[in-house]
Amino acid sequence: METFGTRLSEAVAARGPLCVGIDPHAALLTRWGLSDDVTGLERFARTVVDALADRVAVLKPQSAFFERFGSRGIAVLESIIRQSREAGALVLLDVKRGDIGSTMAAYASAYLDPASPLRADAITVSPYLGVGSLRPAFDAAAAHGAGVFVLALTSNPEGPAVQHAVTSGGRTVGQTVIDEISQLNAGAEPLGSLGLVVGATIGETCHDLSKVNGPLLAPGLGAQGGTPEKLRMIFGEGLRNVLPSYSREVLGAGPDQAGLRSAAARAADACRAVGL
Ligand SMILES: O=C(O)c1cc(=O)[nH]c(=O)n1[C@@H]1O[C@H](COP(=O)(O)O)[C@@H](O)[C@H]1O
Repeated sequence: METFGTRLSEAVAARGPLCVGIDPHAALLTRWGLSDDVTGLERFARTVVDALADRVAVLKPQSAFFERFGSRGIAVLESIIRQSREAGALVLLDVKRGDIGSTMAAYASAYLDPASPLRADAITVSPYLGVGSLRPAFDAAAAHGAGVFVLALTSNPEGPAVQHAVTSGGRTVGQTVIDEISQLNAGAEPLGSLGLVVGATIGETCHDLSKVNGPLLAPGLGAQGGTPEKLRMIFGEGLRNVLPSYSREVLGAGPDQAGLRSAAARAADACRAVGL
């Protein structure tokens, strides 16, 4: 079985590194002329998948916007995950889960086990119960050829108060997360299956991302003010493994499928221009 790191490397080689988020905000549904209900949600999500799943490496549905509509929203999420994967995109389900180990094991089987209806290629997780509490997700990912992206330095302004705090070992919380994931990815070829999330808005920090040997998801581009030009300063040598991630910047170009495709192509071009 191919690892997620291998599958991602192949997808990036074939399609480029762009990740597009599927975030059906109420405001976007309205802007697209859709109703703010499960019918609008489904139309929105299917339009994005129809437009982009055959061309971008990664689609990242944000679970919250589907959960908003209860079981029918989740059914739409299940269906668009399947459709995206069938069209060749890898699906990174943005759920930011994090819990004690035994509960984490249940989340891991919900999202990463091929037998689950919500099975994705990878998920986002939160390490604030301790990176070790995520072990069941790492084990499930290894068993099923899936990936796990751990929040390290997030794009929101509240993040640094926690992530830049210095631990008793003298490193920041963020660097501790980075180092623990780097250790777990050590030696993996062509790329480890454990990723980190590092916001494109964080500016210059003293964090070292050069040894991660795994994918680095960079959300915060576009709507939150992050620009491709800043990525080299943030990621340094890690730039080669960055997946630039856009949601509203691309989604705002819908509902026209050609508009969505051109917006994604423009985002990809802007990232290519800075060496991605
Ligand atoms: O894990 C994420 O994707 C994520 C991490 C982070 O630090 N910041 C961040 O914005 N995100 C997600 O990325 C998406 C950003 O959307 P836009 O600001 O519209 O591009 C949302 O779904 C966020 O939940």
